[in-house]
Amino acid sequence: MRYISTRGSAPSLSFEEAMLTGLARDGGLYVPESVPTMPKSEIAALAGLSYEEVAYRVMRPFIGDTFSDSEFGEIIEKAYAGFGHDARAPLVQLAPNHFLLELFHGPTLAFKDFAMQLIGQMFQKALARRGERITIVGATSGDTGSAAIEAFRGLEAVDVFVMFPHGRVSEVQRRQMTTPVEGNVHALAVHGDFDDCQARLKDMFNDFEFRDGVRLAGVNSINWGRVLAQVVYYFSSAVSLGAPHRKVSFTVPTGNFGDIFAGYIAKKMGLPIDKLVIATNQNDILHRTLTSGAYTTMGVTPSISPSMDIQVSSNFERALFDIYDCEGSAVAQLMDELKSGGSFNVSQGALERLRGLFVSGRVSEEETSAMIKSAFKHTGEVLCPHSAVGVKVAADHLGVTPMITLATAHPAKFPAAVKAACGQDISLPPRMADLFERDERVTEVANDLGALETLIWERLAL
Ligand SMILES: Cc1ncc(COP(=O)(O)O)c(C=O)c1O
Ligand SMILES: N[C@@H](CCOP(=O)(O)O)C(=O)O
Repeated sequence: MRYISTRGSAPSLSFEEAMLTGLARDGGLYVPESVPTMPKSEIAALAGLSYEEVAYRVMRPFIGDTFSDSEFGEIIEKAYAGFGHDARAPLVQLAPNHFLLELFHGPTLAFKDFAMQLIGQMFQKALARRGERITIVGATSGDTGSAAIEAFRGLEAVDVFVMFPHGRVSEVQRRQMTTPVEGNVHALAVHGDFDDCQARLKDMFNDFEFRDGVRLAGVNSINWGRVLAQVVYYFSSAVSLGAPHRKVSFTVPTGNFGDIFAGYIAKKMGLPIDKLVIATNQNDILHRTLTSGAYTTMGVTPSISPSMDIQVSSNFERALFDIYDCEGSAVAQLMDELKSGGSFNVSQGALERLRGLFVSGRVSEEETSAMIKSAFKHTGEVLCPHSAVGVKVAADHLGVTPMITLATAHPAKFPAAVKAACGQDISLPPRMADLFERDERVTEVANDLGALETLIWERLAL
């Protein structure tokens, strides 16, 4: 299995190299050269298996010889051992044909743990074998950062820097990033929005002197390993509702497009998915693109679902690559237009293909709050604002096919929005109960590449 860049002019890499490399050197994202398919009989055989066994069977073909069978099995066992639910990703029924996939039982209470715990184990194994140390820099709108810190804190071979938008994450999210005591963890509050943080991260990857000097690695969904790990719960949930003998649909609260792209990969692998529904908050660039064909950035507006406050949706590039028949030069041109002018238009043919693969909906702030209130009233389920965006959009797409909406974070991460919407006080799990008493350690930084790189160099020199 080789991995190629969406921009077509970086060398192809093995799984291990792609995982440790992060962004391709031509600025693109790595994708598998071809997606392995799972025959119907193999999908049917997943029924009744543990989450870990499903994970092994779904991901094994993508890993090549990076890990032996037994190493990979051990990595998966360790990755999910700390989850607070035996099923790892349990399904809860909301309505006769509508199910919620609870992805928030990991150590930091968001779906990011599914991938981050796994790549944490994979990085450790690969780095120990190579005798290398790396510097991870991540950009976060709230959840990736804490999940990355949790997966890598205290490791000898890794320093982890997390850039988050100053004042634009919830207090619980911020404290999850600023209170770990380990010296290899560095929380950076950037004066900008998430798009700025992600843009500076990509700038760092494109500054080869810095990249090679600090041995930069990425754990955002830039990293293919992140997307791959998220493919698994599409299989586990669909099979528990009768796939491959019956189709299912998914609605995914979407920002950086990594999670729904994982669903798209599951479908390419052979999982019978009917609809893949993109649910956006008021930062609705993906919904607008599907509606008009114009991908036009308009600046991020803060919302009560802050983790989805994103306008430059990194993994959309991976979808474009497929839609443009894997022509890296076409994708590179669109991305150049985006960088220079803040927008690009997809061709009519590409738009039709996109619309054949995804449908979309947008939810306002008021609708998000109303959804939290009504879900609590009618089902007793307390939704986080991101999950509420998903449930609201899903409601427009219910039919005979079972719909699974991804619940991407625990409501306790967003207590103010949840309390305001449905009056409920949701407490943090006991292991985090003292989060508000812990000391915070954070550095404010300008949205400036030079300032960020200098800070990272200085910290590494200590
Ligand atoms: C809670 C939550 N929901 C949804 C999303 C959107 O997921 P993605 O960026 O993969 O589209 C994020 C951020 O990634 C998130 O943290
Ligand atoms: N919502 C994310 C944004 C980063 O997404 P990623 O999947 O690329 O890591 C967050 O919570 O940080």
